[in-house]
Amino acid sequence: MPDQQTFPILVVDDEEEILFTTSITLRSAGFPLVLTESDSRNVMEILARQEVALVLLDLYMPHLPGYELLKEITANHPEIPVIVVTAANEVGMAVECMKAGAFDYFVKPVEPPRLLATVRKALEMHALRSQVNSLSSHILTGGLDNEEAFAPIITRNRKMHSIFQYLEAIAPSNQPLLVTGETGVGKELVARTVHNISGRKGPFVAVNIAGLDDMVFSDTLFGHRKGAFTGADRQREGLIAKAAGGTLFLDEIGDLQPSSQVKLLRLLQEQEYYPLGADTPVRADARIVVATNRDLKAMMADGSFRKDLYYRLSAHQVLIPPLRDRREDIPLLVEHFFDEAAASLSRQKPTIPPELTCYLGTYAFPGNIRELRAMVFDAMARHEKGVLSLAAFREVIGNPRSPAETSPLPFLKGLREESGNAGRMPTLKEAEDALIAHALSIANGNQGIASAHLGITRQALNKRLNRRTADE
Ligand SMILES: Nc1ncnc2c1ncn2[C@@H]1O[C@H](COP(=O)(O)OP(=O)(O)OP(=O)(O)O)[C@@H](O)[C@H]1O
Repeated sequence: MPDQQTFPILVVDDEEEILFTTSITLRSAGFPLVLTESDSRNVMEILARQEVALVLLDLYMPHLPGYELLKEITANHPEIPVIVVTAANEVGMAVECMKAGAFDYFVKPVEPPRLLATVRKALEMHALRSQVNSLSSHILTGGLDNEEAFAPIITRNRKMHSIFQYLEAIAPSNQPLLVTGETGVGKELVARTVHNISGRKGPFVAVNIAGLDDMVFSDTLFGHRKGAFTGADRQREGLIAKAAGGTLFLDEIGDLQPSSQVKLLRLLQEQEYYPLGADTPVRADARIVVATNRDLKAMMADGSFRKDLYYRLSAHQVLIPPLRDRREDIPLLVEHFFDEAAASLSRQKPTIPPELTCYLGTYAFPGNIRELRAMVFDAMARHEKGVLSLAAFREVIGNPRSPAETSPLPFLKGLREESGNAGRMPTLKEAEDALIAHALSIANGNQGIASAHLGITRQALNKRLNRRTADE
């Protein structure tokens, strides 16, 4: 949320009284980091020494006039927005300042709500510019600054590594993050990692909001005052307060009821909320990260998810690919989960048969990584000694075919068409050749996986391939 500042606002004015009142206005509106400077000649040195998110600049000052300083700041620090505040209501000067790169221009006395709205916008712009810079430098170097923070997310997939770079760039932002992806792909793990590298000192608080009615949702998030409803015999702190200075992770956001959607939207817009039974609002200071395996765009289209809430939540967003689209991760994950299971059961890790990863490579994993983890833990619990048996995996996977990929019907039809005689059925040999070619193609040429798709042993596939070569 924008009230969590990363860098200070610098207020420059030769009148001490204005410096004092402006910093009080900013601090009480939730911007605690404020620097003040009454001598304009010191400003460039301050900017060289430390990062500043925004400059509020008086125009008429002795020694170095604000207009000259504005030009120096925009030339040397184009990423810092400058809001000009002046006693003179001159249209010409306002135009000159905007031409010189000012973010906005105010005439004193400035109404605090207008000034604060512009300060918020300018800070958001500064945060976005920093993210773009960080993202570009990550893309150019191809590396990560927090390699070890991502270590719990086991992967060697290229798409996942690009996702890590994006997450590292947006982690310090206070704007919401939407994490989407099928069930069990690791959305919560990603949310925790983003929190760990965000620099936020408060805790990571997670809650699954599926099935919460509006009253329970409000009470869980916002808490209540004593006597707010029958049975509220004590004041209760909500999760937003518990996550102060940290991250509040709302899982299954697609299941949020319409009335709760309005409340969450208000929280994101105003950065404040009312505990049940309270008449004064409380400021919120938790970054909101949400996750869902539902298609929020389709839900917006059918009216079951508010558009305005979607756009607020998706300031940053990431889609985690399913395990079947990153099969190269299966061997790493299998090793990792066997280590984990052996440690948790205080048993020795079994010898893993080499055909296991081939076999798992044929399965579509509708439950993704959670499903793979459960299979490994189950196999480990049943294992007695020596080489691991595949029986525990066979029970779940059964016939290792994923219907969408391996249904023979489309190419049997194709074969009839290709043969130029739509009425003739393909021969057994034509069908076998086509099935083998198709299995090899979906297995990327891996004979172990192709044989599992075909329901035969690797040796049997090899024999057939050799026979075909001899026939040709
Ligand atoms: N890349 C990974 N490396 C290691 N463990 C992982 C990885 N991805 C997920 N896991 C583990 O898989 C399990 C499921 O992950 P997680 O709960 O983060 O998924 P999810 O997408 O949030 O699921 P859901 O949609 O059901 O809430 C957890 O035990 C998690 O630690």
